[in-house]
Amino acid sequence: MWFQDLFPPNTCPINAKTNTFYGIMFDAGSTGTRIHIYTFVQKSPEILPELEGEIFESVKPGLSAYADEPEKGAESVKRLLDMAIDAVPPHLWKKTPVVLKATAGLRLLSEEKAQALLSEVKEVFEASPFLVPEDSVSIMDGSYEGILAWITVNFLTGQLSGQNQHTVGTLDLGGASTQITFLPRFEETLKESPRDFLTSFEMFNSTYQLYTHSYLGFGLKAARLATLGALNMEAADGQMFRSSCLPKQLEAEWHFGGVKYRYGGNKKDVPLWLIPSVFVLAGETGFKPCYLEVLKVVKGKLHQPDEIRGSSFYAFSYYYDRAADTNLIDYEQGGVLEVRDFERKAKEVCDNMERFSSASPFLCMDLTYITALLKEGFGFRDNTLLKLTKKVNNIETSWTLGATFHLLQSLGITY
Ligand SMILES: O=c1ccn([C@@H]2O[C@H](COP(=O)(O)OP(=O)(O)O)[C@@H](O)[C@H]2O)c(=O)[nH]1
Ligand SMILES: [Ca+2]
Repeated sequence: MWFQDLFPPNTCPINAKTNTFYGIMFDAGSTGTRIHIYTFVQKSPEILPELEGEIFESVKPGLSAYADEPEKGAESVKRLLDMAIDAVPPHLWKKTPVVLKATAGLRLLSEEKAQALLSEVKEVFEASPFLVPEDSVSIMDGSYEGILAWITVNFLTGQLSGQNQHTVGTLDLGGASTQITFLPRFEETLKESPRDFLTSFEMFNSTYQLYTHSYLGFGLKAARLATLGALNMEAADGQMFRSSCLPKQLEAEWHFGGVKYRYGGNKKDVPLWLIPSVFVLAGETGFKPCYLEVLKVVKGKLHQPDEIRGSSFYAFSYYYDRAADTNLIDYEQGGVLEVRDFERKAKEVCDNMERFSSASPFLCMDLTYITALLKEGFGFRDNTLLKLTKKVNNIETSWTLGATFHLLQSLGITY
């Protein structure tokens, strides 16, 4: 469906006898690097190519963890690219494009370190047998991240074909940034939103005027640092950051974006100035004080479009992971939740931290942050429905599929 009228048949760069072609898209996220190898099939000359399947693999940590050793970062990409050598038939290698787009992890690095990583990756691509388009390795603009994930979800759920399009909004919660995207239905939203939150995007012969924004520093892991008062503190080594969202006796270390942080629970005998919120007392832990700490991170920091209060959204990435970790949804099937379900679970975990001590020590903070982000950040209602989805028809709900469509469109690759 999706290639309709986009490409003249004579631009087809692949062997006319075969009816399969491929696209390779890397997602260089802040917490990991992933390869998506998409297979498309043209079943007959009259109908349009279909997405047939996806091969997916991931490695941790993300590229930004190799900020000081870019060759090693590129090696992690090469190991994933070797999978594509096996997956794509040799006679199609030269016609199969490979692209890497980095997100918030690299956006937060210095220009110099980010460029060093990108150029090492580019060398790996150049040395491969695949088609390396211009600008094949880059940091993606945050607004594209939201738009392309919206394209993926709405394509996979069949909303971008036919006349009756009932598109759904998308919420992505990464490690370092978070995105919200939807197609406004109300004139008010178009009038009242900041200019740079509205973007026109062309796909499959339609133009969509979308509301989208990427909030850098509001991903789940960045929010942990912000809650601890440690965000953007490159020289944080050695300092201890405490929070009422952590188990009281906990003292540990954490590496993120190439920086080491020491963090711990809110013990009774720590000086008050070590606790990030003035409303939280020494020794206090649990949902209430934790919510106050987390609130400082989100309150008043995000734009709240009125229109979203009554609608439902698709949510994935860390929304999905934390809901699955706490049995709010099934890990394989996903599920539908209300915003208040995250709050209920946050209370349960934060007020019984000993019971959940075998899970991540950040579980209480993460669930509380998700609750605050949804309610106080975006302004969702308690009963707003969230459809938690990892895959649709066995394809990952990731911006990478939308990015691959966009890539194939720009290269004119079709039959
Ligand atoms: O193909 C993917 C890519 C990411 N994620 C989830 O996205 C979150 C991490 O976000 P990421 O590393 O992409 O951070 P970003 O750069 O987007 O801030 C984790 O929950 C991952 O499980 C996922 O489930 N599938
Ligand atoms: Ca991501």
